[in-house]
Amino acid sequence: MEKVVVVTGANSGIGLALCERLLSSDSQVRLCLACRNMERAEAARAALLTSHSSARVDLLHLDVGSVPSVLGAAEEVKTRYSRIDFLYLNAGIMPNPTVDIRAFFKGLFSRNVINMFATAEGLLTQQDQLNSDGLQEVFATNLFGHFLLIRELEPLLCQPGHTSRLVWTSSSNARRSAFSIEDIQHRRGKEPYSSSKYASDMLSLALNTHKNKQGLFSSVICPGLVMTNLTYGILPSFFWTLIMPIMWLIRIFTNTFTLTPYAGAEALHWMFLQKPESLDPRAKYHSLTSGLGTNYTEPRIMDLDDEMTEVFFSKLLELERAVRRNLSEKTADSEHYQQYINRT
Ligand SMILES: NC(=O)C1=CN([C@@H]2O[C@H](COP(=O)(O)OP(=O)(O)OC[C@H]3O[C@@H](n4cnc5c(N)ncnc54)[C@H](OP(=O)(O)O)[C@@H]3O)[C@@H](O)[C@H]2O)C=CC1
Ligand SMILES: CC(C)CCC[C@@H](C)[C@H]1CC[C@H]2C3=C(CC[C@]12C)[C@@]1(C)CCC(=O)C[C@@H]1CC3
Repeated sequence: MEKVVVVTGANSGIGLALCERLLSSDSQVRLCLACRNMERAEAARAALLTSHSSARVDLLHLDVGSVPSVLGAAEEVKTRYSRIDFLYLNAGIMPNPTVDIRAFFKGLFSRNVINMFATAEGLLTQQDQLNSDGLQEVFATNLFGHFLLIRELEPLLCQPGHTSRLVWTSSSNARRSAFSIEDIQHRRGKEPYSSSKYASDMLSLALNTHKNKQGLFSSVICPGLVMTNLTYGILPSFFWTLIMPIMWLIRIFTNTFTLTPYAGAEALHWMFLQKPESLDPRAKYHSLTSGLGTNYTEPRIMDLDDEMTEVFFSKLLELERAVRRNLSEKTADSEHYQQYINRT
């Protein structure tokens, strides 16, 4: 039977590598590339069809960082498909990253060095801004837009007698101490990326608590450190190329340097092959690569607090209501404005 698989941020990096892997392993897959840049989406589709000429690959315009775009895309999905088997919540941004060089050299000669390379703890900050919906951009893109998409697609994800799956591309950079329940959008801090990824870990757990009975199962994965547009935004690509021998060397000490999008997509692909009942909702599934270059997936228990997770979930539902209210007021305002224009 055909399996409908929707992937956000599918036009490059880990998302595109996942699509390639899915088409290689299952001929029944019907892919939907949900992307904000349609030119790049067309190019990704063409590349996929070059190696899989008979594959079904659809395109969907989705800017996950914009509420009207998410609502529009969800409407379109509802007209195209009668159910969704897998929804990969993969699109993500890390705007204006800065590496703390002093912290890097300090960490290099500390006992924490392996953890520093694996999680970037204490190394990275970002500069965030408000988007057109009045939300913090990183929170809106990495988390809230995806949450709204899930809420809108519930009729297709919670079908009686059918199991659907959500898979979040989280990160080893997700850290509880970067997240504040009083400031869920991370308006005041300097680690919006880490905060948004921790938020996705919590949301996945909450969705399992609330939706498993309706046949919807959620999981989180970590792709490791992968060379993509996101990492080329941290340090220029020529620098990464220059230090590649060192990166291969570091691989001997940490299996989290997966480096290629193909290896980074290991856990995302592995998820596709698993029965949801066999998965631990409190675990993050890591793509790992051994020193000899073997790719594999390993679960690690996340640092999650049940009470805070529930409070966070209700705050998201509250924010969803506020955002919808704001949007309908704006629509009403522009209708009044239009009527006024028509009268004059
Ligand atoms: N690379 C790494 O080391 C790691 C990456 N990750 C996560 O992996 C995921 C994929 O990133 P990666 O492949 O590395 O980086 P890329 O930049 O290659 O991919 C990110 C994808 O997300 C899309 N995207 C960004 N913003 C939006 C938006 N508003 N609406 C729709 N799509 C959007 C991009 O599209 P566009 O072309 O339009 O920009 C692109 O397709 C992200 O969630 C990232 O946080 C996690 C851990 C490590
Ligand atoms: C000599 C080099 C190996 C120096 C590289 C230092 C840092 C730039 C990197 C060390 C750990 C990396 C890391 C990420 C970005 C680059 C590092 C900070 C991520 C934050 C990228 C995005 C993620 O989601 C997790 C990664 C963790 C590790």
